[in-house]
Amino acid sequence: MEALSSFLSFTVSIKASRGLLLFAISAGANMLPAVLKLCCGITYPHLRSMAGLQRAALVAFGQEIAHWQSRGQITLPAWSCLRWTEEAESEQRTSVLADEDVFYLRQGEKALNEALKIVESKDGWTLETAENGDVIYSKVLTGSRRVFRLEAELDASPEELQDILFFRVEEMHEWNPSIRRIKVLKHVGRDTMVTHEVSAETAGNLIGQRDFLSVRHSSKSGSRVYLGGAATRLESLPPQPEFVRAEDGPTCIILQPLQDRSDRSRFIWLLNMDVKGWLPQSLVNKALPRAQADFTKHLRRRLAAQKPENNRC
Ligand SMILES: CC(C)CCC[C@@H](C)[C@H]1CC[C@H]2[C@@H]3CC=C4C[C@@H](O)CC[C@]4(C)[C@H]3CC[C@]12C
Repeated sequence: MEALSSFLSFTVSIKASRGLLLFAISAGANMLPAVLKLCCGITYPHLRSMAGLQRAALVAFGQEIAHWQSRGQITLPAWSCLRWTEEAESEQRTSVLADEDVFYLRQGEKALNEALKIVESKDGWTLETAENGDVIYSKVLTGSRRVFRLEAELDASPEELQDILFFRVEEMHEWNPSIRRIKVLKHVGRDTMVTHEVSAETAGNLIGQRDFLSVRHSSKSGSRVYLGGAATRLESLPPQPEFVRAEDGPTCIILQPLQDRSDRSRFIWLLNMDVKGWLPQSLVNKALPRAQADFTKHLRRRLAAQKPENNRC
C-alpha cells in the first residue's frame, strides 16, 4: 500500500514536471531555465530514495530531456540540470546491467579506490630494493600484512600498457613464465571483468603454485590509466582441490605518461597478496618483491619485442 501510494505520488510529480516542461516549451525559451530548475527541484530529492520502476521512469524522462537538448529543441541554462542528466545516464548504464554485474562493477571500483588510498599514503614506507631505477618499497598495514609498491619507468604509453595488462590479460602467460594461465570468466562492459589466474609451478619457487579468482577494473582519468583488482567469488568456480587459492588485492597499477615523453610511462604497482597456506612470513616477504621484480623484467621484454625497430629482419 505504502509502495503504491509512493509510486502514485511520484507519477503525479513526473506528470506535473512533464506538464510544466511542455508548457515551458510552448511558452518560449526565456522561461525555460526557471521551469527546468523547478522540475529538477521537484524530482531530484526523490532520486536518491527511489527504486525500480520509479528510477526507470526518471531515467527515461531524463533521457527525453537530453534528446531534446541534443536535437537543439531546448537549450539548458549554464547552471543546468546537466549533472542531473549525467547521473541519469550512469543510472541507465547500471539499470541495464543484471544485479550480479552491478555487484562486480561496484566491487571493482571499490578495490581500485581502496588500493589507491594505500598506494598514495605518505607514511610508513620502507625501502626494500633499488635496482637500475626500479624501486620497491614496503609497508605493514593494520593487522600484519606487508604490501609492496614497485615504481618503474616503462617504454610504452599508458594506453599500450593498459592493452597488454588489461584488455589482453589472457595472453599474459605467453610473455610471463610466472603465470600458467589466465581466463576471463565474465565481462561487465569493457572495463570490468572476473578472472581466474593460475601461477606457474615455478613462480616464486619458494611459495608454490596458487590460483586466484579476482575482479579486475580499469579506469582512465586525464592521461592516467588505473587498473584495480581484488579477490572475489564466483559460484561456478569455487576453490579447486588441486590449488591453494590465494587472494590478490585490493591492488592497483597506476600508469602515467612521463611529462616530457608521453610514449613512456611511470608504472606504480601495489602488490597486496595473501598467499595462504602455511608458510613463514619471512619467506613470503622475500618472495613477493622478487615476484614483482620478475614481472617487471618480463613486461620489459614483452615491450621490447613489440617495438618495430627490434623486429627488423
Ligand atoms: C609469489 C607467487 C605466489 C605468485 C607469483 C605470481 C604473481 C606475481 C602473479 C600471479 C597472478 C598475476 C596477476 C594476474 C592478473 C593481473 C591483472 C593485470 O591487469 C595486471 C597484472 C596482474 C595483477 C598480475 C600481477 C602478477 C600476478 C599477481
